[in-house]
Order: sequence, then C-alpha cells, then structure tokens
Amino acid sequence: MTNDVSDWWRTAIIDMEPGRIALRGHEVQDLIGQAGFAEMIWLMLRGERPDPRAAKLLEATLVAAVDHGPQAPSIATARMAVTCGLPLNNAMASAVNMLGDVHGGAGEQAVELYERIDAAGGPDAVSDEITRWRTEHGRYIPGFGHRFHPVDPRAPALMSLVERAERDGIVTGQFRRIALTIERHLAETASKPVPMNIDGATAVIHAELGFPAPLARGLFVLSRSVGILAHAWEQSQQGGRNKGPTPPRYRWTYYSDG
Ligand SMILES: CC(C)(COP(=O)(O)OP(=O)(O)OC[C@H]1O[C@@H](n2cnc3c(N)ncnc32)[C@H](O)[C@@H]1OP(=O)(O)O)[C@@H](O)C(=O)NCCC(=O)NCCSC(=O)C[C@@](O)(CC(=O)O)C(=O)O
Repeated sequence: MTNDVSDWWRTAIIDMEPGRIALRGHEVQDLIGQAGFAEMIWLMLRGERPDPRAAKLLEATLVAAVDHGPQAPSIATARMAVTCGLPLNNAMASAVNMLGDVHGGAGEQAVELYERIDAAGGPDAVSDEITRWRTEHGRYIPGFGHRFHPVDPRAPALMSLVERAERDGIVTGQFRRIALTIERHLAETASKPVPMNIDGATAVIHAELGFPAPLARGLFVLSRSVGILAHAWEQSQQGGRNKGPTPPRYRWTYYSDG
C-alpha cells in the first residue's frame, strides 16, 4: 500500500491555490465579466475558448430547450415536488431525473445515430441505417416525433441557424442534411407526422459543433434546469400542498384484474 496521495484526484479543469483560481488555464478574474455562459460551458467541457459564433450557436440550443410547460414531465415533476414541501434543490434534482431516452434526453441517441449515418456515407445511408437502428433499438427514431406539436417550432428555428452557420463556414452542415433526410424518410414511411423535435434539432447542432453524444444529454439538462428552477420557484410562491399530476376530480381508470 502506498502513502502517496498526490494523484488522488486528477483534473485538467481547475487549478487552485490560496488566492488563485484558474479554469482551464484562464485566471477566473479574466473570465468574470468577459466570458458568456455558453462560452464558459464550452471552455469547461472542451478545454478551449470557442469561436464566439460557435458559442452563439451552442447558446441557441440552451435557449430553445429551457421550458415546455407543466405538460412536460420534467416541469410537472418540479412543480409537484415543491407542493410536497421539497426545497428548490430537491425539486430540481427530481425534475432532472425525468430527462431520459424518451423525454428530453434523446439528443444523446440522436447524435449517435447521425454519426453512424455519417460514417456509413451520409444522407444516402439513411434508409439502411434506420433499418439497422430499429433492429437494435426498436421502431422509435430518437429526435423525431412529438405528442403535442405537429411541427415543433423550436426545430426549424434551430435548423435555420445551422444553415446560416454553414454559410458562414462555422459548421459543415453534414449533420443538418442527415437529420433532414431522416425527417423526409419518416414522413414517407410513418402512419402519422413524425417531425424533428427539440432533441433532434439540438443534436444536429451538438454534432455539428463536435460535442460527443453523451454531452448532448448533459447540455439539455443544463438548459432545462433554468425552466425547472423558474417553475419550482413560481410554484413555491403560489403555495399549494401535495398536488398530484391531475386534479382530484379526475380519476385514473380502475379495472379489476381479478
Ligand atoms: C416523443 C414521442 C414519445 C411522441 O410520441 P407520440 O405520442 O406522438 O406517438 P406514439 O403514439 O408513440 O406513436 C404514434 C405513431 O407514430 C410513430 N412514431 C412516433 N414517434 C416516432 C419516431 N420517433 N420514430 C418513428 N416512428 C415514430 C409510432 O411508431 C406510431 O406509429 P404507428 O404504430 O404506425 O401508429 C415519440 O415520438 C418518441 O418516442 N420519439 C423518440 C424519442 C424522442 O425523440 N424523444 C424526445 C421528444 S421531445 C421531448 O421530450 C422534449 C419536450 O418537447 C417534451 C414534451 O413536452 O412533451 C419538452 O420540451 O419537454
């Protein structure tokens, strides 16, 4: 057994000594008042300061995913948690835990799928790769479909920013073309419209900017945390105790299985 504990935690993220804090090699006092929050997220995750136009594109994804109202499971959970007497941090943690493969976290799989299609040759490979994806994961394609919106207004807004960034030479647009081809493929083959959703569109930007797939989910969590906090705070100001997902006058459907 060694007594050497000098290597217990290793990190390239932060260096500190009494009176000094340096983040990714930048003195914190040089960042404060100078770096925007999206730029800071980029610096922390990737160790370099981004082109401001790339940071702006990342910021657009953070703005877009902020909130989707109390019908979204994450937001409803935050509000319910507060009525059960939980403080803001517990309400936020409960709500963030609702974000997964089906709600708000599908960006991770969407980036994976886009990258797979890209590696297989780009838009021409969409049909074959979707078949392969379905064999492995089932019929739902991540980043597409919405139970509320026939067209998720966040997706075309984000996609037009990618188009502009492509014209400005900030991204290649290769993942935008792949996602649009998937959307067309689903429109031709599904029984109902399966539009690109917020997860699919933010995944395009994350892939275009070179973020690894798991970070797409982490970035959605960062964004949605803002809406979660706002709703938890608002609910705490309104009061309300022990509210469930529906008003008491609504009943679930009971059936006898005996
Ligand atoms: C999102 C939803 C469950 C919706 O389902 P729906 O209820 O509309 O459709 P279902 O009744 O399940 O299916 C009806 C017919 O469409 C076919 N169909 C549907 N989706 C299809 C698809 N992706 N690929 C192929 N086919 C599809 C299906 O195969 C069936 O075909 P058929 O059997 O022939 O009748 C579904 O799309 C889905 O799992 N997507 C993949 C996961 C995903 O991307 N998650 C992120 C969603 S964004 C989000 O979470 C953030 C949010 O926006 C949330 C909010 O607020 O809600 C916010 O900001 O908080």
